[in-house]
Amino acid sequence: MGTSSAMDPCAPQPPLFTFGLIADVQYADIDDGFNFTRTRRRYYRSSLQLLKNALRSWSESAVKPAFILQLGDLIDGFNKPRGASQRALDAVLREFASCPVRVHHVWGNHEFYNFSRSELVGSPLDSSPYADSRPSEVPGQDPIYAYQFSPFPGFTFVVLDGYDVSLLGRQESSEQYNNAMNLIKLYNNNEDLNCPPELECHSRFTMFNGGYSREQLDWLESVLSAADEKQERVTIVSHLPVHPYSTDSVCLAWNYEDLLAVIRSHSCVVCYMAGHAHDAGYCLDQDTGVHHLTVDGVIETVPDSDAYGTVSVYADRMVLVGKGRMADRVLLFL
Ligand SMILES: Nc1ncnc2c1ncn2[C@@H]1O[C@H](COP(=O)(O)OP(=O)(O)O)[C@@H](O)[C@H]1O
Repeated sequence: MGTSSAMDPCAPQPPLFTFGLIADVQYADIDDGFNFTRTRRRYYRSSLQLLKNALRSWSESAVKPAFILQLGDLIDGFNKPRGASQRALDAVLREFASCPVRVHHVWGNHEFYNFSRSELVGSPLDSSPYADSRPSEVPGQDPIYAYQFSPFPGFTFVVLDGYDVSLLGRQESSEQYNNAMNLIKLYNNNEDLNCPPELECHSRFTMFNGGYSREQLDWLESVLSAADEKQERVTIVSHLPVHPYSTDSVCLAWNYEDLLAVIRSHSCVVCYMAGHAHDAGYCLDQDTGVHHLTVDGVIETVPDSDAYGTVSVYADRMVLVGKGRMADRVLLFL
């Protein structure tokens, strides 16, 4: 009598669920260019094709991903002065619409170069209607774009707003803008606030970064406390990296230490994922066993390659299978 694979304890187990991962598409219908220091090429037009490659692969996969995480900077700031923001957004959203998988959009600096925070709220880039819970709104203030969702029993994902404290997206007349300006000016004396301070330990205080308000951190505390109690596995995603060993110091969130302190005080967190840097980064936080992953950006990926990944989630690990320049990784729950 043969042994069916369902009864073979050594047969590979199917994942509990899978999800797609993509970052920094930064699409614009313009010729290739460079980053600010002209060290890296940016393929603005080709990025749409690389997005299509990712979406086609997820559409065609035998087991559809439960969702896609889009880690921010979906269209480039260069669209704005050309009056092309809506056209570029429509082009990328048409591609997402062709894929029958729910997308969770993170907001990055380029979202705010193209749209105000109030324009983003309720737009197709606002995926908070898929939230199980989110921070309570303060009347008269634009909301914090943060929420949690639970795609599978025992697993929670938290989308965080890295530009909650920022000069981007907030109205110049607002108290929040004023507070962000006071904070950045403590560290950045440059006339152009996009120019990083020379001191490496302050280099993140630029206008293209931002931070997390006390309200957002308190809400995260409450989400993580509940998850600790239920012994859930929590993955946090944001545009901005928060672990200094996972990225270049110029890409970190302004108050990354505050967020790291919250993460470190809860055993439920297994992974933190971000984009923004365009170069991949990874470190295992030694104190907590939390994996900090910074995801390669599509915009700086050569047109004949790819930059997306599919993560398979098991009871004891997540396995990232990368396409093109995105590396494979096994993220054990420690
Ligand atoms: N070293 C710098 N000095 C001055 N401005 C800068 C510097 N680096 C970036 N910028 C400006 O900051 C903005 C965001 O930079 P960009 O490289 O487009 O961000 P991202 O990495 O998110 O794509 C752009 O307007 C860019 O010109």
